[in-house]
Amino acid sequence: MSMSSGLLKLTTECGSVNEPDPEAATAEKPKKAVMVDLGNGSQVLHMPRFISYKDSWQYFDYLDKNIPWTRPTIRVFAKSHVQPRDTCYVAREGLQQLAYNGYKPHAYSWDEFPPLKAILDLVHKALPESSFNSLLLNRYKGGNDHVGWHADDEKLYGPTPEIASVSFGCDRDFLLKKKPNKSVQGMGKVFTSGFLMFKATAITTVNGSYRKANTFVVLSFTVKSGRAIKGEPPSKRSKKNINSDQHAFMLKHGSLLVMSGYTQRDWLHSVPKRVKADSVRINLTFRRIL
Ligand SMILES: O=C(O)CCC(=O)C(=O)O
Ligand SMILES: [Fe+2]
Repeated sequence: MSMSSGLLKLTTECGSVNEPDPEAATAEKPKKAVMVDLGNGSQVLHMPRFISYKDSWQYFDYLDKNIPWTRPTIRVFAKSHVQPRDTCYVAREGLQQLAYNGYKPHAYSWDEFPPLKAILDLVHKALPESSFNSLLLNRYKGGNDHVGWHADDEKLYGPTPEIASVSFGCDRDFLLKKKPNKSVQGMGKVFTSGFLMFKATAITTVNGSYRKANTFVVLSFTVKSGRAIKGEPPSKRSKKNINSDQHAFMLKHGSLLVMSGYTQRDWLHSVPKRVKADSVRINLTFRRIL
C-alpha cells in the first residue's frame, strides 16, 4: 500500500494517530455488526470497528493529503451555494456521468489512488455480494461543514441502491428520517384521500317500461387511520426502535455503515452541523452505477 507515513498532530477530542490505540485490548475480538431493519424493505448495517484504529489514521492521512479536494458550487432550490464540505469523485471508466444539484463532478480513476482500491477490497470482503464501481468522497473540515437532508436516489443507481460509507477522523452524527409520505397529516392522525371510479347500471322507467343505462360513478374518499403521528406517548413506541421514523448513528473513526433496500426511496439522511466537532472527518461513500 503506498500510503504516506507522515504523522498527524490533532489536538481535539476526535483523537489522532499519535494517541494510544483504544482498541488494542480488543484487537482479537470479532468485528461486530448491527443490522437495523427500517421496515418496508429498507435496512442499515453498522460496523463501528470495520478498519483498525491505526490503519484508519494512515488512510486518513493519505486521503487528507493526496485527494484533489474541491468545494464546488451547487444549486439547491434554484439558488447557488458553495457546497458546505470538500468533495472528490472516483469512478470506473465508461460509466454514466454522475450529476447532482446541477454539478457534474470530474471522475478520477481508481488507479490514481491505490489506497482507495485497498479500502474498496476491504468493503467487498465484508459485503461479498456487492460490486461497487464509483466513490463519492467528502471532507468535513470542522463542525460547520455538513450535508443536509437528502437521499442518494439518482436514477443511475437503480431503484434499490446499496451505499457503503466508511468514515475516518472526527466522529460525527449520521441521522436518518423517514420521507414524508403522500398522505395528509392533520390533528395527529393520518388521512389518505383519493377517488374511486366504477361503472354502474341505472334502471329507469320511461313511459311505463323499464330501461337500463350504463353510467360511471365517481366517489371521493378520505380514510382516517387511528394511528397518531405526533404526540404518540414514548411508551407506545417500539422499544427496539424498529419501524421508528428516525434513527441516529455515531460514525466513528474506522466505521462502516451500509444503507440498502429502499432506504434511498423512503428515507432521508444527513450529517448535521456540530459545534463540538472541531477537527477533520473524511467519509467515503461507495456506490454502484448500473
Ligand atoms: O458523510 C457522510 O457520512 C454521508 C455523506 C453522504 O450522505 C453523501 O455523500 O451522499
Ligand atoms: Fe448521501
